[in-house]
Amino acid sequence: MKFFKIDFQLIGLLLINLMISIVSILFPLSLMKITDYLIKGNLNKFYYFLSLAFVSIAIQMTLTYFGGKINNSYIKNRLISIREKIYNSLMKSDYATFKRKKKDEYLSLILTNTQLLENDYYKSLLNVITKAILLTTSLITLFILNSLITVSLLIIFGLISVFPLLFSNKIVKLQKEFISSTEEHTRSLAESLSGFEVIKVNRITKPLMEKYKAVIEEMEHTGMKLGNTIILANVVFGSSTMLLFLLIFLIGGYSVSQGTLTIGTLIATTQLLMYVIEPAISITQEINTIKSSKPIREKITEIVFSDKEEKYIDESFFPLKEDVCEIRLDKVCYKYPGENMNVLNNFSYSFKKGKKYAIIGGNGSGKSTLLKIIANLITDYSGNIHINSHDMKVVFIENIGYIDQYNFLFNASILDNLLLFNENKIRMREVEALFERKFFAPLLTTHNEGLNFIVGDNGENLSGGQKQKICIARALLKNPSILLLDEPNSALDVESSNQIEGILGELNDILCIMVTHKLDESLKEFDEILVLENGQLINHGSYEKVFLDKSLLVPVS
Ligand SMILES: Nc1ncnc2c1ncn2[C@@H]1O[C@H](COP(=O)(O)OP(=O)(O)OP(=O)(O)O)[C@@H](O)[C@H]1O
Repeated sequence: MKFFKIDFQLIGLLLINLMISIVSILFPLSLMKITDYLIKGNLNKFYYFLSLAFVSIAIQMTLTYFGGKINNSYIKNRLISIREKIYNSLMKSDYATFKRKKKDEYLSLILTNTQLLENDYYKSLLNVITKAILLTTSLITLFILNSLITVSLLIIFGLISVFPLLFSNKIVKLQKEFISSTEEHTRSLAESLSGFEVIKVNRITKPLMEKYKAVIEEMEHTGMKLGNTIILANVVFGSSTMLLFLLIFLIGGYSVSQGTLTIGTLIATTQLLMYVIEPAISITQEINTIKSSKPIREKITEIVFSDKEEKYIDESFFPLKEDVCEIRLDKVCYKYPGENMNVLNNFSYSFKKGKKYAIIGGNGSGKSTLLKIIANLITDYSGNIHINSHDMKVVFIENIGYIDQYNFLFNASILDNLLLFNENKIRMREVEALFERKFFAPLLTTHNEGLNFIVGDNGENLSGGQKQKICIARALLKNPSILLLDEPNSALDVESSNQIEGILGELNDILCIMVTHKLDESLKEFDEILVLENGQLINHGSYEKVFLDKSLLVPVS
């Protein structure tokens, strides 16, 4: 990941800073001439150099203004690019990679750490460049004016610049601690917001407030420790540089007393010394700050770079254009990263077009994992899966309908949630047709705005069943050739729940797989029932075959 990019803006910035430095140096040189001509009584030259001093101030101010604008624009562009890259790497990562990463890390990186990057890296780095140009041009001028002072300055300065190095390791270590405390802060805040209902109902506001206080205290305390160490490093270096200034001034004063230096030259030398010492202090301070941002840059590089080696579902797979006739799983095994136990164990089965399958089994038996594998969300399984004759490691099904257990909705209108922000006349007619059905119709009358009703953050303005119905409608509107449903009736009322099988029954010619806990006669609507236990297919067949033992069934209410 390139944080620093050499582009036209940066080159423009370098040129402007070079001009600012040259114009800045004109000022002490004018002072030198003003003083010397005033002492000599040459008023013509005195006024000439006085005007030059004024002009140099005016040009310097103008250039500084435009330089500042380019500076801000460069930082803005870099931050846009970095935030975009982090977001893209998050969005492009496949499901397994996404699950391995911590969401809080991403949130913290995009929200907090890029802000730190702006202040501690970009602003500091550009400041170093600006100051380095001023320092170099001033040193050259100083050398021309007085080589003895310049050489003494360089030697002593070289010696005292060792001080800041003593602090750099500690600063980097503290910055790492600070980053992890900001991540913990983001995590804690996000958890409190999503668990608000649980917190309220269980009356755990007080312990959570105490926990949150501890988290922010830790974060602020680490931040303060970091700030204090940077200040200490700066004070040690700053004070030693001021002593250096005093020493050089004494050498200059001695030279004036010996008649080897004019007062004007001493004034110009003093001013130029300020142009050398102030940037030198700034550069050292900024270098410490830049070093403190290293852990953030490493973290961003790790995320953005390491993801490049991961499979991106959009880029490594090609879309299957033909209809799905068969999905064949052969000895498929899967265990979640970091886990020892297989969640799926040698699962072999062939799902066929035009048939409806129900998957049943106890909690944790691997039903949802199986659907995620078929949906190509989980790709790091072992064994083989073929869609028609294609290996599923290289193709993905474009027109797939997948309803997971979480019924996620975007904070947008019902319509946008249904059509996934792709509204057009044909699709509108499909929506209208679908919403004439008894199952979906009540969704339109519940709120005055109908399809334009904004559902809120993850559909919080809707009931659980309404959210589930929108997710079912969204999947159906894709006209899928394969439909995967993970407990689509878990939030539905009895009447709606009993309508699901009817809706699926009308979907001819597609492959439909539904995970369900509804063990009643509605299962008769399915061609095949698969029974999972500890990730293994222990039974499959028609309703009559699987439920030979009728005691397994729950009576239809
Ligand atoms: N991201 C994950 N990391 C580690 N283990 C996981 C993960 N997701 C699920 N599991 C584990 O995998 C096993 C199977 O989970 P899965 O969700 O597939 O079961 P299920 O049959 O759908 O259960 P349920 O009927 O309760 O929804 C469980 O033991 C679960 O704890």
